[in-house]
Amino acid sequence: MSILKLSNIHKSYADGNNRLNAVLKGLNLEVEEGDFISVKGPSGSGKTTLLSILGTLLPPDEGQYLLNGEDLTSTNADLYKIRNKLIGFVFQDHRLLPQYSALENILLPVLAYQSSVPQSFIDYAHYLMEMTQIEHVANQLPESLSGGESSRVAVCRALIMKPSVLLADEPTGQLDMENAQNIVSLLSEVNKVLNTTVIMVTHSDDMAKAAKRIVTLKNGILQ
Ligand SMILES: Nc1ncnc2c1ncn2[C@@H]1O[C@H](COP(=O)(O)OP(=O)(O)OP(=O)(O)O)[C@@H](O)[C@H]1O
Repeated sequence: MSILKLSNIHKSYADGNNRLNAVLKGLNLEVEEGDFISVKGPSGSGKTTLLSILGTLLPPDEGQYLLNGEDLTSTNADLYKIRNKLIGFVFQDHRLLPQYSALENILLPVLAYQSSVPQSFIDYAHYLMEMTQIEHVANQLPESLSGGESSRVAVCRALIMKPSVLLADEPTGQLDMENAQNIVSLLSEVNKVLNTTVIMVTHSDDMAKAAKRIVTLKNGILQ
């Protein structure tokens, strides 16, 4: 079953002289539930733009985006709610909040809707920390975590709401080879064990190979 479908997506940005620079030019993408896709492409080809549209952080100028059968390009879509419930994000720079422990960072998305965290989410956070082997740093602040541990906290935080789709923008970009491979293996495991659909942008051919399918963004479309 297809979990998301982009049809004829166009996106342009205005440059400094108010001329439009077309980045996505009629892009199509259909992703099956439980798939793991790597998106490659030259620098500036629009990979982050594509991920931002998939994450509903950026509206396309033209085209249709269906997620779980819902048309997110319709004006009625409640994008904030959809983003929080259906989409998990992992960024290259982790974006952990420095004043909160690893466990509290993981639980932050839960607090978008309620003032306290139900026990079921705390239990699930511990399950995710065990799965990602960071249980021992649960009460530590981000400043005391290694790069690999911070990445794993970021993956747990992206998974806490049990999203249908996990979007990862260069998740291994700041890591050494060994930690980078660990994170990609972890994304594979998440994909297999939790059946979360994963879409990962990467520059690395080695990392891209972990995915079930590799697509390349070039000249504004996927090839
Ligand atoms: N907010 C913006 N305003 C104007 N131009 C932008 C904006 N965001 C991106 N661009 C331009 O759009 C093009 C695509 O950018 P994008 O970041 O999506 O590419 P990318 O493939 O992710 O690049 P990289 O691999 O270098 O991170 C680039 O030419 C970039 O300069």
